[in-house]
Amino acid sequence: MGDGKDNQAVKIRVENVGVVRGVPGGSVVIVDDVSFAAGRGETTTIIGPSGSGKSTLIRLLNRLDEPSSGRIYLDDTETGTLDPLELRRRVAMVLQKPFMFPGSVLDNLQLPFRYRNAAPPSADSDEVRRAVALARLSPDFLDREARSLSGGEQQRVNLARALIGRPEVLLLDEPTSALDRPTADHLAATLHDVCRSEQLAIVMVTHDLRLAQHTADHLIYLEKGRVVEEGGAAELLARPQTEAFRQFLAEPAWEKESTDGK
Ligand SMILES: Nc1ncnc2c1ncn2[C@@H]1O[C@H](COP(=O)(O)OP(=O)(O)OP(=O)(O)O)[C@@H](O)[C@H]1O
Repeated sequence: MGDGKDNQAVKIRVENVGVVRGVPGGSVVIVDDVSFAAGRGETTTIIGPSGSGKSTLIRLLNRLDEPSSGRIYLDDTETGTLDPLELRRRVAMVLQKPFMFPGSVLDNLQLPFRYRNAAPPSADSDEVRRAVALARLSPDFLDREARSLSGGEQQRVNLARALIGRPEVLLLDEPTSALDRPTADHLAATLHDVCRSEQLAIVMVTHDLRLAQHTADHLIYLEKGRVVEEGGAAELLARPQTEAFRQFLAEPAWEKESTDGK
């Protein structure tokens, strides 16, 4: 497959995926023949200009959107053949803005179990302790009203809620965009550790250069729905191969977002 990953290491494989959507007077290509593989224990980071199809692409991975063409495999199973709820347990997602349901942090962590009609774990269960520890959230938070927490704390509850079902893949769409710089850096360190310790395949969309620098193993640069550059993050960030990517990295907007909140 040309990306140097053996089959054992690959968790998600995207093959020649396209997304075409109808618009008044015709159709628009949003994702154009994209292929990549995301490995266990590594972070695949998707970057690119606004409107390049990043969110659409990541949403295909747990079927929040459906591709118009191509195939996506989780291990060797085509995701289209899996029950969407089961797929979303295995491929969990953390959104840009933390969404807290009314109630305590513990209530929020129990929700995924209630959705599946499974017995919710108690505050002192191994599941809750593990998820809270992985998200670096103090157990003292479990009784707190979730909506009263700060943005950074809520994002950690979001992460714990995604991790409590022991997903194999974690999708993150702009996870730091609502956070200040120190909080974003702290989350980046947490994600880096969780990815390694749990051998999770992380796929992330971000505008945050520092987050990409600190967490990305594998980088995909997208423009107009197409992969323009792909490879090891450190190498690509140090030595962009195309003028398009060089210019993107030099853009003031990218620089600005990477230093906001300092
Ligand atoms: N269902 C749809 N119908 C028509 N156009 C769509 C649809 N969904 C997305 N688009 C368009 O496709 C393009 C890509 O959208 P997408 O949100 O995936 O981009 P993005 O790279 O994540 O952008 P941003 O960085 O601004 O969040 C945009 O121009 C968007 O308006």
